[in-house]
Amino acid sequence: MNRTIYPSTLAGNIYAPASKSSMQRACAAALLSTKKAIITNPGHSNDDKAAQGIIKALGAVITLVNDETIEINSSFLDDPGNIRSKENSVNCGESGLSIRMFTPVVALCNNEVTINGEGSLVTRPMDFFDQVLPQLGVTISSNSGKLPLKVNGPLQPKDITIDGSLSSQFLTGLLMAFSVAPIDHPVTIQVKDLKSKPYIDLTLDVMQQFGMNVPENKNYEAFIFKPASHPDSHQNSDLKSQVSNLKSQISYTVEGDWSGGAFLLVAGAIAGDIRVSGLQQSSTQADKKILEALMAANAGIAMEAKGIKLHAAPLTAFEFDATDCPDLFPPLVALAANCKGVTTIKGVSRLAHKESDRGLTLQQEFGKMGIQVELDGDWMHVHGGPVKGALVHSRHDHRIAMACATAALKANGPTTIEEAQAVNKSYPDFYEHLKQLGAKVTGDLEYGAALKEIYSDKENK
Ligand SMILES: O=C(O)C1=C[C@@H](OP(=O)(O)O)[C@@H](O)[C@H](O)C1
Ligand SMILES: C=C(OP(=O)(O)O)C(=O)O
Repeated sequence: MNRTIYPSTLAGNIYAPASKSSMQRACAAALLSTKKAIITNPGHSNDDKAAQGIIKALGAVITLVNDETIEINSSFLDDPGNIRSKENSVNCGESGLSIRMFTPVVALCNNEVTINGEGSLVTRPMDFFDQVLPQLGVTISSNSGKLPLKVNGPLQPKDITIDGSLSSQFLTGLLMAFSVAPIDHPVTIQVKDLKSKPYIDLTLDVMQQFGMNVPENKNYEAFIFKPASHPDSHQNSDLKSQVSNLKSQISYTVEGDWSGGAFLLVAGAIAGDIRVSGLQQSSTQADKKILEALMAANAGIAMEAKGIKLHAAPLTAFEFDATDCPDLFPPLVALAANCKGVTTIKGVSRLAHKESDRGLTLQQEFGKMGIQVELDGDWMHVHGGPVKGALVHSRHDHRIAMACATAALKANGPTTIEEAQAVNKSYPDFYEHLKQLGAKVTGDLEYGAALKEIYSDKENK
């Protein structure tokens, strides 16, 4: 599917989509809870669907309550001594978070389960599990550190030391699994060189909201679990059933997505006057840091009770460290392309194993739009525009498609994005939202045809 984005001026109000990081964690926590979970604002991205598919395979029942709410009932922990997966395989779609968060959860089961995925996920590294899960009593085999994985538990929490430098997502999975596995003495996960730390804050926040056993966080270097006394713990199942009968429901609202929202905010800063609603400033989401970048670029931004207002204003190059918020690179490049001067962004080494090798794909696709992106070790230097309309490719990476589409709003001609449906991974309504803000977006139009259309528009004037 192609999408063509024309130079546009934006106006109006838009709600940020649901955060897939928040939604997928809520699915895991709901699976691991003995209580009924009422989830408001559930996402409908492909990654959200993958998480829902996984918890169904593990025994959860998901019911649609109304347009804005689902209910999740789980029997996963009914008999903690004998947890079996309902299915003997789970499919994580293309979601890195889902596979890395749910693999330790699946490993709680005492039967063999095959864990698979699709698209870019099959080439992303999972060898962490080959090293760590056997230390926890889990038998695992993988395809040389890649999918498919076969795991056979049950996982038994033990003191371990892990490397957090590749991804925080593995730790998120261990935290979820350790939280519900039986322990009779304190157990510590030591973490070396943890990256993407705010994502761990989000994990702990969701665990807290679902009443799970939350470990003590010792400066992101150690996470200490104590035998739990809360009602979802396995430590005291009599108490558990008594209390859960009394209080058998958890309500959780999926947060607005600062990662997808970052594209809307940048779109407003380069082509606005818009307001973006639904982004909580109290959120622990890493990508809330986009606000700092917008301010550093002198964007026309105002925080209001109803949302964040943005208007187009002259933008200047800025410096930014995205090591702990790597998903901000694509919207930051779209922003920097519209800034005067050379913007420097740190953290490129965090991009190699995303849906694409994002440092390179940003360099290549923005290069087609006339934007010079230099890669210099862990640093990226983005030379400000003018941005040229061009034929670009999503490279099957949702954030590359959205970055090109955002920059295209201020290009000197139309931009056609090939394989534009990549956005479905995190933000299926992205093009529709741009249209609602007044952008001209057409579908399945060939680049040449789009150019002709612009051309004949000019001739007609
Ligand atoms: O936990 C999460 O929800 C995520 C963590 C980050 O990954 P890393 O920890 O690998 O940086 C981020 O890039 C990803 O899109 C979502
Ligand atoms: C890298 C991403 O997600 P995941 O790792 O969960 O696939 C992303 O959303 O940009």
